[in-house]
Amino acid sequence: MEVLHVSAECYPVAKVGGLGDVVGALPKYQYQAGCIAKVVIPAYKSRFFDTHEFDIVHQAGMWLGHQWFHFNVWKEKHNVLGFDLYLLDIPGLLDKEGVYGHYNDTERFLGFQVAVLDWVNEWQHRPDVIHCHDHHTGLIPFLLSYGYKYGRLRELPSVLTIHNAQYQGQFGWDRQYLLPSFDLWKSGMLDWNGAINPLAAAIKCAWRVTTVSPSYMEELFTSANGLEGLLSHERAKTAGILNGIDSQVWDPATDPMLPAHYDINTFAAGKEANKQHLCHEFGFDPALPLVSFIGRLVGDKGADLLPEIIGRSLYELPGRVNFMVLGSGDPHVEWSLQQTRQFAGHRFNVQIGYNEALAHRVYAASDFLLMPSRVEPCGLNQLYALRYGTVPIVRSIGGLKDTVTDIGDENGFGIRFIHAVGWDACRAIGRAVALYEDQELTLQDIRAYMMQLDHSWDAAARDYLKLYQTIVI
Ligand SMILES: Nc1ncnc2c1ncn2[C@@H]1O[C@H](COP(=O)(O)OP(=O)(O)O[C@H]2O[C@H](CO)[C@@H](O)[C@H](O)[C@H]2O)[C@@H](O)[C@H]1O
Repeated sequence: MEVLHVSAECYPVAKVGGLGDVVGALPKYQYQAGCIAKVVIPAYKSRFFDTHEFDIVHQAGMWLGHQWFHFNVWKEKHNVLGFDLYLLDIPGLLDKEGVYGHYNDTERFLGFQVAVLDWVNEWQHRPDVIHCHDHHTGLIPFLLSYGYKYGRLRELPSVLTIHNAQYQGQFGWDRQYLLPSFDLWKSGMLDWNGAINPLAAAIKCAWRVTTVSPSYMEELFTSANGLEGLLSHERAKTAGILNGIDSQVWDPATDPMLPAHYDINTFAAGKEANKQHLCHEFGFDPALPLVSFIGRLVGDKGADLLPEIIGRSLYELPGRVNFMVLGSGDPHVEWSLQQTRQFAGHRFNVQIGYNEALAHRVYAASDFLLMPSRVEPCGLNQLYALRYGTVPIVRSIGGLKDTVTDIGDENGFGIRFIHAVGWDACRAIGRAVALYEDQELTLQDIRAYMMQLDHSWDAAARDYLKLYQTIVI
């Protein structure tokens, strides 16, 4: 079995969020399960590209609308990531720093998809499956079926994984000229609500559609940012496969970013040492429970609720809890958090920005990890928290529901709340503080229990292989 993953992100080359983590780990586990897994992402300007050795394996040119672009495909020489990594370099289009947020993102990802298909079209053999991730690669299943120049690839099965259906990559029909010519009778396959919608097109054209947890799959049939009807219609080809984590990268016993290492037998002392270190750095009292949030500061993650949750908890639980936030996103949320910091003194600290090493240290040092998400397709943060002995406090939604059991239930190890509103999250934090203060022994038992849970990619890698087998001709 040979699969080609096409994605906008892949850790550690380019990561903005969870998509990068998944595409950096799943192929490695697929490789270990006996599948030839290849990954192609855009060659952004990155440290990884500059500091690793690559060979050019393909050079060609293509039209994107009226503009001609030259492109190169680079292959990483030493298989350092545990799978075959290809970077697609389009000088003048993709060779910029940063993954998203450029004025011409539509053209950039369109150019990427066309170049990937032009390249695959030239292979001596065909991969068995092409696996697309999110809307940035959503036009590929359509072009495989109806693009005139890809006739040779017509029978190539495609899989779409939806990591977040809120983002769909729509653009107007006035930019149809950017696409390579296709069977115009099939234009309807591209359309959703009068625009070209890459995510909708992929849901219509991919042979299988998956998302990253079973509960989120169910939620999508009733709430998918306008695509719920389409997903219900295509229900027969959908599946929810729960994400895993790369347990080699995320291992508190070996994590090079941590000041102190620990495992299931030494977590009490190990977590304490990490907490002392972080509390010293950010001015917290290490005797108090530390509740942290890590992530994109956007509405889907409930980040706009954080100032209220933190302010109210500090008022209701005076001198009994510390809060730490690491993230970036909506400027208004960033500003509100900075404001909250003004009056919260040394009980709250916020770091605006993206900092991978600090994120690892926060997972290890915190007692609790807060996720008040409005939408959470899977969520990786709670899985990292479990691995690092940090109790997740999560809203009962999507993948959070599938991975966190409340301490009130049998074998429970987390704290769940129902509503994405300040008071409900504060009540959950109250339960967390009570757990920390009154039942120190129980907290240690809970930590020991959750650290032994297996959330590695092994099971999901096998599930994806089974799914591929259903469509490989
Ligand atoms: N400021 C910061 N500094 C350092 N690290 C930061 C950071 N902000 C975020 N991160 C890291 O980025 C990752 C975020 O993972 P999520 O699962 O929350 O991703 P996201 O919502 O982007 O992805 C979508 O795709 C993933 C993968 O399928 C789904 O789990 C998820 O529900 C869905 O919304 C974690 O590794 C986290 O530590």
